[in-house]
Amino acid sequence: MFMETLETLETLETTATVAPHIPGYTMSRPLGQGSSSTVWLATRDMDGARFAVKCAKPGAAGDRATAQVLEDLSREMRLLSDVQHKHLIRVHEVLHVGGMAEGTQGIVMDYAAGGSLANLVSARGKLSIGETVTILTPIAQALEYLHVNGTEHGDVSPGNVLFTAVGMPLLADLGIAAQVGDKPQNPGVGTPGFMDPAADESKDGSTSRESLQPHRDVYSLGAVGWYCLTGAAPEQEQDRPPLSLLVPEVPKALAAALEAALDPDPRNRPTARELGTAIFRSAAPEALDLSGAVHSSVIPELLTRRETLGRSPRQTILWLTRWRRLLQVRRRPVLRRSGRPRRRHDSPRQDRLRGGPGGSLGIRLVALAVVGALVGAASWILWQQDRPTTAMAHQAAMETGVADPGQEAEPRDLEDAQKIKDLPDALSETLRSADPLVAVPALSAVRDMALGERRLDLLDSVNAPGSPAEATDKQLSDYLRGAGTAFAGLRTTLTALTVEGPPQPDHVLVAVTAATSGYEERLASGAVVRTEGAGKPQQLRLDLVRSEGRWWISGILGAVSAG
Ligand SMILES: Nc1ncnc2c1ncn2[C@@H]1O[C@H](COP(=O)(O)OP(=O)(O)OP(=O)(O)O)[C@@H](O)[C@H]1O
Repeated sequence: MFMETLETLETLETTATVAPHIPGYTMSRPLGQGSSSTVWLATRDMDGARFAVKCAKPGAAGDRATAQVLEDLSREMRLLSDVQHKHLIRVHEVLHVGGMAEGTQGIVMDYAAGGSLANLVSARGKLSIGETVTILTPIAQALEYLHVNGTEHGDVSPGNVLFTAVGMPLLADLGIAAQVGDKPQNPGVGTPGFMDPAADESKDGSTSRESLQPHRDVYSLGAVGWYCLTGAAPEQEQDRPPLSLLVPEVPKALAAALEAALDPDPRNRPTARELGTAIFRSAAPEALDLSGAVHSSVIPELLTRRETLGRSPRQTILWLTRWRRLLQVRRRPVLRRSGRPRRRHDSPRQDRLRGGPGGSLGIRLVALAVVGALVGAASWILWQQDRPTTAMAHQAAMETGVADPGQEAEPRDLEDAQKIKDLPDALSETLRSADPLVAVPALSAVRDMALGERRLDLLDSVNAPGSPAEATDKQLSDYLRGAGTAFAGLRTTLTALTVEGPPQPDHVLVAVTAATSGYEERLASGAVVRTEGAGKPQQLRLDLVRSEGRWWISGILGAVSAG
């Protein structure tokens, strides 16, 4: 359930109850409230790390007794401790909370700085098709994970879809989730507009495995998708116009997937996995623009924003300048759809993921001009990209079957294996290291080689396919191809490599200090067209995904202090 809107988000601070006291933490501001709890931003005194602390709202539980609210909280804690998925909010501890009702507990969990989907839509209205794909795909994956592990979420709704500062979606609030063998939880509790209308009919009170109804979550996710695209929850089937009437630009496959999820007959609905797959394949994911939808104090740490396509060059420059100032890192504009030649193994679906097989000539010229203008900057800075949020969707493509592994994995695998084999032995070995701190310098060295020797196809062995890093390097390689030049002598030195946050088996953030050497931009004849001095060291974070038995770069983010 969600109660706060963007307007109320900023005013929550003045209206929320007195901040709770938790030894070892300093409470900052309320982040949001549900029917039964208030969630506070808290800073851990020991190390300055920030968390969200969910505290029961005594006396404000409506028709649910406070005891029930507390039971839900401890239940949520137990459930969250049992599950681990990169798109599920992680819980750290449960603590006694003072300053409120006696005996109240607080769940200390990951802080989602990007706020909730409810806030986002309330601030911006309906979202784009690509943003919707970016949000729904990982949430479908989280649901699939829960369902496979015998858990039903029970309240998939806009208030429970949260975002990290880089716009990665996280599913929150397992307060009313049900597990195999549980008695049905809080019948009738959920978020109006997002609850499966068929649920009441199918409740039989049994406590067997059959009492789990994952199709209810599927309905809710379909409703959340509808909400993203239209700005409102779907009506009941008989009162609902087809999605394509409300959103004429919606791809047929996306409309069909969401409408199937909303089918009144649960037996006709896809599973969470099928729904995620269909959504992911329906359109290219796009970064979320969270900038207008978060508390003002959070804006400087956001790493998501709208793409530059569609803005005039002047608007783009002004806008980029503003963002550079905010982020205090040097960035380059991302111009999508820049006419990348097809890879041999590219499928039409990959074309769709990349936004189509080619952009207009105008866009390509602008892209080239911008790259040309920026090419004097150190290449690691050029590598920084602006759309980190799609990393998880690309990762989904490679890892979880949301993509079509049967169609893509094998040819890519073979081609990559061949390219790696052609590298010096030591390099190809370290490239395959399971340790991301070993693999990163190798990836960087291969990239230097690609740019320095104009072996541009090597970039395919560095960047995850379809990732923001690939899109950005593609502009650089297009420039080098067009100019017929290479960055001779380019060397990137990486120091202070550390893994940031808890590493996942298939996803990790590596913080590095990167400095580029001076280099000469040379034509194939050896003629030097430009000389570039050494770059200043830059603090970066590399977003890595693991696939095909090794690490790939999905995105380069500016350094942002975590926690
Ligand atoms: N980890 C978090 N980081 C940032 N904000 C959060 C976090 N968890 C919750 N919030 C904010 O607090 C709001 C309420 O949280 P939540 O839905 O978990 O409360 P609730 O009392 O369980 O709600 P209800 O019982 O009505 O479903 C969310 O919509 C969101 O805006």
